[in-house]
Parts: sequence; C-alpha cells; structure tokens
Amino acid sequence: MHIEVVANIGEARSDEFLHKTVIVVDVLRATSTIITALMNGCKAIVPVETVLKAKELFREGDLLGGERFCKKIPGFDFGNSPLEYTEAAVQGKRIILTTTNGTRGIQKAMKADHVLAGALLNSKACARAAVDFKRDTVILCAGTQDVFSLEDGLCAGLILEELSILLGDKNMAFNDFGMAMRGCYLQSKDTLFETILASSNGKKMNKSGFQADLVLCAKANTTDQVPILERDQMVLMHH
Ligand SMILES: O=C(O)[C@H](CS(=O)(=O)O)OP(=O)(O)O
Ligand SMILES: [Mg+2]
Repeated sequence: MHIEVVANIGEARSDEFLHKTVIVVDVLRATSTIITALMNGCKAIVPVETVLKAKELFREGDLLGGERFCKKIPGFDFGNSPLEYTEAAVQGKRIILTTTNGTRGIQKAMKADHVLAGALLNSKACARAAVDFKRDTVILCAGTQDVFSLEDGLCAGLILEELSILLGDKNMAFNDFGMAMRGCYLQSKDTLFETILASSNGKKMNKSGFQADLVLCAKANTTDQVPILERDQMVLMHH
C-alpha cells in the first residue's frame, strides 16, 4: 500500500484523491468532534465549508455546529468543542457542521473512493479501515489555514505506526513527510498531551479556555469507531 501524508489542506490537490482512501485528520478539533458526536448517537454530520451553506442545508430538526476564530458561530447550537456534543444534545439528530479547517478538508477529499475522519482517538481503527479498503491511502492533515499543525502530524505518524503493525513495513511505502511524521510521533508518543499543549494550536486552545478539549483530543486509540462519508454525510462505519 502506498501512503501519502499531506501537510495541510492548501497542499492537497483533489484530483490526486481519485480511487484512493483519504483519512482527513483535524485533531484540534473538527475530526475529534465528529467522532465524539457520532459516538454519542448523532445520526449524521454534514460537513460544509461556509456558514451560508450550513444555513441553506438546515432543515427542521437539524442542529447547527461550528466555529470561526475558535468561537461558536452566532445563532448556532454548538461550537467546535467535542464536549458540547453530548448524548443528551445530539441523540438521533443530524448536525450541519462548519469549521475553519476540518470540514474544508473533508470537502476537498470528496473525489476519493472512501473519506474517513481520523483523529488520535481512532487512529488504529482508521488504519484497519484503510487496510480493509485495499486502496492507496492519503492522510490529509487539515492544518490551520493552510499551515501545518503539529497535532495533525502526530496523528498521521500514529496512523502510519498502526498501518505498519497491520501490514508490515515491507508492504507499505510512504512519502518523506510521512517518514518525518512517524519519527515525530515515536519521539512524542509518551508525552502526547504535553507536546500538543506546547504546539501553537495547543497554546491557542489553552489560552481560549479549552483545556478539557486538549485532554480529550490528545488521547490515542480510545475508540474503534470510524466516521465515513456517505452521500455527503459523515456516519459511523459498520463493522
Ligand atoms: O475550533 C477549532 O478547533 C479550530 C479553530 S482554528 O481554526 O484553529 O482557530 O477549527 P478546526 O477546523 O477544527 O481546525
Ligand atoms: Mg484544527
């Protein structure tokens, strides 16, 4: 299997995703939030790029989620904190979600055969799903406004580690950036929280009062659930 790790959305060319599996990674916080909301019983998440599009798609009974500048969008039900998406709040609901980076990354990956939402929380499960799909795979690190974000790179490194456990190194090839991210993950694997806290987004989240989000999002392999895009909506993959 060939695996390409892309550093940020700006570097991604959507035509390259044809016939592939793309794992979109936005650890802080969009994909961690999508995983959490779906695990808490939300029916589906519709990822969109703009606030206008989110409002257009909204139907009675839906909920609106997302952020701009890390803050909840005025009139929306939730911001982008996974902790807001509790079972009581999201059970059985469809959520239209727009965030600065993560939902844009999912939109950009639409031409792929399979689009998964990956985070530290479900890295092992994403690796397993990618192996099952038997396609070359892109790990698309969302980054922040077209700049690389360390937390996404660490997650890419963990997914590569999990892939190597499943496939064996001789059955996988990856690009130089992937090689660097694998090394980066291995160096930080016992201090993921501290490393993410020291990163630029970690510092920004901490300063904005989202410490609990950092604790949640920095945990590795806490779930075997994988969100997958089906008819423009993210739903949980069936096992
Ligand atoms: O709310 C978040 O976690 C970020 C906000 S920001 O762009 O880093 O300010 O959005 P996301 O799309 O989850 O990266
Ligand atoms: Mg982010």
